[in-house]
Amino acid sequence: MNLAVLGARGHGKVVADAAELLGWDSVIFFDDAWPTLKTNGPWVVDGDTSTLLNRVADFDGLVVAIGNNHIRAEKQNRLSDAGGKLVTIVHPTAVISPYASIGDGVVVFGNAVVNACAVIGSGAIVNTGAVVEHDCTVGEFAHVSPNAALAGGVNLGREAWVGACASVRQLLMVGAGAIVGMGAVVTQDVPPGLTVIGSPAKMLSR
Ligand SMILES: CC(=O)SCCNC(=O)CCNC(=O)[C@H](O)C(C)(C)COP(=O)(O)OP(=O)(O)OC[C@H]1O[C@@H](n2cnc3c(N)ncnc32)[C@H](O)[C@@H]1OP(=O)(O)O
Repeated sequence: MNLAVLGARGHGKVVADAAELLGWDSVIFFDDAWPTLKTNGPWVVDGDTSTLLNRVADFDGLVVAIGNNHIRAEKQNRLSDAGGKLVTIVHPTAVISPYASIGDGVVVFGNAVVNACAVIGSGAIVNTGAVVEHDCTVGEFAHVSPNAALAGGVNLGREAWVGACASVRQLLMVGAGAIVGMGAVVTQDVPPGLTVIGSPAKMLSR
């Protein structure tokens, strides 16, 4: 079983590490910095996005490991349109309720928890130690960073990003493309596209 990972940076290393623990025999990276970039830690970088688009049939699974939510969405959609088989990578120590739903291309890292009736949209990231409580919806290509917590029934919009160690009160909505800064405590809905920080979280004024 061979896996192609698009995006040869730190996030990709964690994806590759989890994939090997899950039993993938071979993990090959692709990155637009190739051919300058030839390795990613112990793994080989074997081409760029165009190379991979021409070779999707060579792989049993593909995953995009790019932290930027918008770029990840664009790359994943291109691979899918080219007929690539997107897979999910769920670290063996993650706890996923059998009543949760996990979309294509999702990665869930070590010690994360996804509880009953949560829905994780295609291409989303549930990072190390993050908690997605019961009945949450994590939008497509959203990112819940390390140790962040979404309380029950939170609705995280498409391409939204919840920073490390942030927490979101139950039943709130974080709009599409919104950013919750690391450590923030979100006590009200966050409108689409807005960045909030602090406790209680307020709009970041620049
Ligand atoms: C495995 C991984 O690494 S996954 C990735 C995990 N990474 C994260 O969670 C990071 C999330 N990102 C953040 O929290 C960022 O700081 C953001 C998005 C909130 C803001 O980033 P930028 O727009 O670049 O803002 P910038 O860094 O210029 O900061 C603007 C101001 O807000 C302050 N600020 C930035 N982030 C925060 C925060 N999380 N909490 C409180 N204050 C903050 C800064 O100190 C600065 O204050 P000043 O104007 O008084 O100097």
